[in-house]
Amino acid sequence: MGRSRLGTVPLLGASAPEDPARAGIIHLGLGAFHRAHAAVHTALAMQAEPGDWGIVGFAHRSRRVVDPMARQDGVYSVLELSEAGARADVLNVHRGLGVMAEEPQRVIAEIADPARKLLTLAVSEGGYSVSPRTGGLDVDSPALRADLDDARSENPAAPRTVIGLLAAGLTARARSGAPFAVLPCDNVSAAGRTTRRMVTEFLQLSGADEDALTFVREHVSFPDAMVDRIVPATTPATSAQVAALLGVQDDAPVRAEQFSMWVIEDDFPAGRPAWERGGAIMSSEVEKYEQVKLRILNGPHSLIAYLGALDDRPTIPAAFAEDWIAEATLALIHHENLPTIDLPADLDVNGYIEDLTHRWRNHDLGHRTAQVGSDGSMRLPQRVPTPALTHLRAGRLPAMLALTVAAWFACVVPPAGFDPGEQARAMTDPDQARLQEVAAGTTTPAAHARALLASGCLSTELAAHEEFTDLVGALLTTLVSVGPRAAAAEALTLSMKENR
Ligand SMILES: NC(=O)c1ccc[n+]([C@@H]2O[C@H](COP(=O)([O-])OP(=O)(O)OC[C@H]3O[C@@H](n4cnc5c(N)ncnc54)[C@H](O)[C@@H]3O)[C@@H](O)[C@H]2O)c1
Ligand SMILES: O=P(O)(O)OC[C@@H](O)[C@@H](O)[C@H](O)[C@H](O)CO
Repeated sequence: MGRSRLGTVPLLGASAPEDPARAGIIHLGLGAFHRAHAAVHTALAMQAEPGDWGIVGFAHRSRRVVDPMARQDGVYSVLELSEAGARADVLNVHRGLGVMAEEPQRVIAEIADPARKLLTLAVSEGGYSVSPRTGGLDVDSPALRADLDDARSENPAAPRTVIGLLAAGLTARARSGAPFAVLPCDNVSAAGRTTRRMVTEFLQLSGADEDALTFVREHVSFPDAMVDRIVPATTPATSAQVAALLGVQDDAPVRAEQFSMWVIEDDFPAGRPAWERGGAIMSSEVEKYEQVKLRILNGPHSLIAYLGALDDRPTIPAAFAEDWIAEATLALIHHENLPTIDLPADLDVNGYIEDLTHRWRNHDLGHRTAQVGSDGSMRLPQRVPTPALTHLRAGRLPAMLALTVAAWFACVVPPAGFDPGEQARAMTDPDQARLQEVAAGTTTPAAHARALLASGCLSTELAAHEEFTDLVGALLTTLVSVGPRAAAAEALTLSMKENR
């Protein structure tokens, strides 16, 4: 694969202008999701309306994606897997590649460059440095603290965190005063406003000068966005499928479902691609769409992954094919999450849920339960506490949300003596060792759950609700002593009673 093959393979949307100086977009977090989502909508937008919207993309630490992409001149294919079959198309929009950890000064220089008009982020929840304990900047994190110390020093060397890089880059850009937009594309609620808060807090704590703070306040926008496309990790089989369809060897393909949704708040002071002509929705109701996504898709997706893994199901479709898991998931959606959402006026929510049940049954995607269940300590704080607290404050017990938490604990921080099985053991979590330590020495699953919640891993306010903590403990007890199906039945009975 490479630019020389472009005439012989189907192109997705339009190519970006060749000249890297005309690349208006910087992207941080060059994972599979960005390459199958924002990059695709951008290519489609440029097909409808040409513009200087090439992308300079940076991976976080690894060269796993950057090296093969660079060998292919930034060109790669998107393998779309749907009920209609598989198709592959080629994308040619990346005009610069790098690794944040290797070249932080280059990231800062790119952000300072007035030719770049906006920056997109797909760095996972952990990339935002939000403290699960306080909701503010995560000053408990050693990497963040190191960045703050560095920024306060006489000769700052190089930030390591995304927030540190943004703060340094925007400080440098303040010198030209060229307006800019930072557009987060992660499953983080109110991601735009959250990013603004974290960057501003970082600047204040690091003693940044008033000019930088004023510039960020007045000339940098942080639009909110809701992003939705299931993009499982690329595997060697992805390259083989692309080779079979296109007759070309691609070492950096991505695979995705057909469905794709991007709802964006329209606030770009230096301009933007005509994304609304490339399949995106520009809306003033993004926050409501985010709630729909986080509570109808992501939260229930986590529940499918944890129950499925505990039942030894390797993939989401294999898990969702189990009636009892589908029933528990739909109960979480309809009884507990949907009633807490302020729905956007233009959304057909029943259609969205109906579509979703088909998307979760997409066997060709083979989204692994271990992938969806990983990093729960960063993901569940976005997915569980707000709806759970809404019910608890109204005197109702959210049993399916409690089940989600209990199943997460059983998979990732199981009580002593309980083996959650191969699929759950494959889940990874940056907070796993700390959580194991917190619960060490507890002698019952109920005490185990109580210790974990009391550590503030989800939200301190939620942990203070004893009726919730007790229910998580009871469900964890059933999970480890009888099994996930019995725990799901117990939660379902309670959820139906509470929501009658
Ligand atoms: N894959 C999906 O289906 C999907 C759908 C919607 C949203 N998303 C969002 O996109 C994110 C990335 O998903 P992906 O499929 O591309 O995963 P991926 O593993 O392919 O890529 C993750 C990217 O984030 C970077 N990253 C992770 N932690 C970071 C940190 N602390 N600081 C800086 N960079 C960090 C990684 O280096 C990598 O570039 C998800 O976490 C989610 O928020 C993914
Ligand atoms: O990627 P994560 O772990 O944040 O979430 C797992 C899935 O729920 C998520 O990737 C969805 O597939 C995606 O959010 C769909 O738009």
